[in-house]
Amino acid sequence: MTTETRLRIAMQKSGRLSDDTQSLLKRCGLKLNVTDRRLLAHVSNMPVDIMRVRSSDIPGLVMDGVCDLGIVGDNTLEEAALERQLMSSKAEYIKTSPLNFGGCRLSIAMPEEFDYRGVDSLNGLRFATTYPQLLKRFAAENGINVDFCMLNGSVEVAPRVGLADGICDLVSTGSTLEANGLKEVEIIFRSTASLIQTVEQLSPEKQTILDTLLPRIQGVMKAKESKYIMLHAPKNRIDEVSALMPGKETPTILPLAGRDDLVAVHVVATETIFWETMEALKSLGCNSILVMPIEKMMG
Ligand SMILES: Nc1ncnc2c1ncn2[C@@H]1O[C@H](COP(=O)(O)OP(=O)(O)OP(=O)(O)O)[C@@H](O)[C@H]1O
Ligand SMILES: O=P(O)(O)OC[C@H]1O[C@H](OP(=O)(O)OP(=O)(O)O)[C@H](O)[C@@H]1O
Ligand SMILES: [Mg+2]
Repeated sequence: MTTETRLRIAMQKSGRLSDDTQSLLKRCGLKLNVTDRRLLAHVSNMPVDIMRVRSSDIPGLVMDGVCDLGIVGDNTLEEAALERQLMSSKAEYIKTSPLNFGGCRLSIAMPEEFDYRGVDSLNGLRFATTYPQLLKRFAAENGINVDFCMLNGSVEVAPRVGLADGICDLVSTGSTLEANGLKEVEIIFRSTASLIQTVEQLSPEKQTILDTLLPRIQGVMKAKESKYIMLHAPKNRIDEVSALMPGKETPTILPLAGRDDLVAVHVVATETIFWETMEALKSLGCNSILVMPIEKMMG
């Protein structure tokens, strides 16, 4: 088979998205042999090649049609699109599917002692950032002027060493900000990872592979969010028990040998099950409550 018939997917080589991306592809049934040095990994059981690169290179590779698909953070994608538009380079892509990992936000953060009184108090200040285009767009939308200096990592250190007044960087738990004496003052962009696709027409062979892959990706994501719940419930409280299940599908109700008062209830819940739900079920008289992960889901 020639390389033109193999679907080429770009993913981050190492970093915040690489483990989740690799595990998504593996759970979709792709057998990949990823070793640190192999930058173009062959999938042995499907006509797919995985190109392992820096995440900041992924948007360009897909926009230029070098890779058919890419898995990248929306933040990196939007920044690259804005920068390419500025340079009149190809900046188009298809957002094929949002993915349920890599959740973070791009925020402006200032030293804790900074007297923040709304966006206007950022006017004329200088920010260290990896995302100058997103920062400039935010400034323009809010009618303020900002200056910036580029840093590709350890951005949080910039205010302390006098490089900038504040920062514009990614936040998830907020612990890096806290450890560096910074406070988040504005969220300017919310991001997750996404599967993106080139705007160039795929060959029929590649389209067929994508048509197989996409429902699998959806199935893996749905399974990750869903749980299979089994419990014993008092027969006369089934309606209340059913109402408690988050994002429930129709429950299966089964008789229990030798028990007229109890039934077994099996249900797939498509949202997070909190301890509070379990406690509420127990207070309705349910017992033997099991919440189990689901490996795959389809249909
Ligand atoms: N703290 C975080 N929590 C969750 N997701 C994050 C976090 N930091 C970054 N991300 C997401 O993961 C992506 C990759 O981040 P990472 O720090 O691994 O690479 P990078 O240094 O931005 O890029 P490169 O691969 O080009 O060196 C980010 O673009 C963002 O979408
Ligand atoms: O809110 P938190 O959970 O603390 O996460 C935020 C940090 O994570 C990212 O950096 P990363 O750890 O990926 O390091 P890097 O600078 O090498 O990219 C981001 O640039 C922040 O520094
Ligand atoms: Mg990083």
